[in-house]
Amino acid sequence: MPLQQLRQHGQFLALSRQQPNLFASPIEFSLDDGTQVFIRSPGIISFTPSKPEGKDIVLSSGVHGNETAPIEICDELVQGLLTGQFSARHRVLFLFGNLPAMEIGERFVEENMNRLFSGAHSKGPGLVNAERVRAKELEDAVADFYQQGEQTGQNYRCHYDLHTAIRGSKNEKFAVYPYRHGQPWKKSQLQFLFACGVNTFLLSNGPTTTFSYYSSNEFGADAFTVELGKVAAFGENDMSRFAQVRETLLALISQDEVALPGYDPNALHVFRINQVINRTKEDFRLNFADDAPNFTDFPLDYVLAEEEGVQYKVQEQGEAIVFPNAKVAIGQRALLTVVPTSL
Ligand SMILES: O=C(O)CCC(=O)N[C@@H](CCC(=O)O)C(=O)O
Ligand SMILES: [Zn+2]
Repeated sequence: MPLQQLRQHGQFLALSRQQPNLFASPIEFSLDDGTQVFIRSPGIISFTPSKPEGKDIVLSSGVHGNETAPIEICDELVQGLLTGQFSARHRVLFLFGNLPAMEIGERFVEENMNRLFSGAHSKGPGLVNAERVRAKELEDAVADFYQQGEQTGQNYRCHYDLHTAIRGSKNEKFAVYPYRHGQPWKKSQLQFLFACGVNTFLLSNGPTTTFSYYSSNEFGADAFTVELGKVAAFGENDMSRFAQVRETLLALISQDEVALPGYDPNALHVFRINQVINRTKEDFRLNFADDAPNFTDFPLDYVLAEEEGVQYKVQEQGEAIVFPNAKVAIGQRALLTVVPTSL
């Protein structure tokens, strides 16, 4: 393995995509500043500073292969760390989720990976495809990373699972706050994400099989699915739109503490998830335009979607649509509805 080359150019993601066999066995080495680098497998790399401060940070991207802006942001951070452009002050784990889906520029190859966490990968037919195997591998990587942090007495944990939305959004950058089983929603986390340029938050109303819920529920991490804009091909993102998130993530990794803006409820849009509408029949259809942006609201009783024998209607004033997708596999979430709320 040309380690020297990896340290010189930092092209971990490119090598993971083009020559995954290079990382078929785990590799460990140290950087000039004493940081230990551990490459667990293609697309999975962690950095442990010689004297780590108190955060164990997980940044994942590419759980959906065509959501490229977050992949490019994380690729750049990994490059900067490997080449010594900047140093990590905290332990940080980067996960580039679905490498084969990146190659074909698709959300997934066989199955939506972000429905396979918290053990869902091994239920039903079991580990029968690459996405199921990878979801388990990502889970194991997170579990080991957090457990190793515990051994060194560190236990503040966060996980930002970075995505982009399929369609445009009235509020371009938003985050899904996984269900917290009655624990309070943390304003400090909204402040951190606001510093990243995210001003809209969806409070979940139940457990899910997403990656962020896994880290939140099983490891007590401050975890979010973060939507940073709209899907675009590699190289076609306007990276100026991501300056705030790049800077803030860099600060999270490389500074003891991130200077946060004050909590200003007037600057934030907080919604609670009201309905999770699954496609259960072949004829499931949505009753609004294909290009209706996320957060479009509809009048009371408006029929948002229907399928044989059932209509899904607006139940509350101001109820709006998020993540509509009539083409999901049967049994999967085809639409969320959200209602404005406050913390
Ligand atoms: O735009 C869309 O329809 C989907 C974008 C996306 O991948 N969103 C995540 C959200 C996960 C969550 O609810 O925490 C997903 O659908 O997996
Ligand atoms: Zn996604």
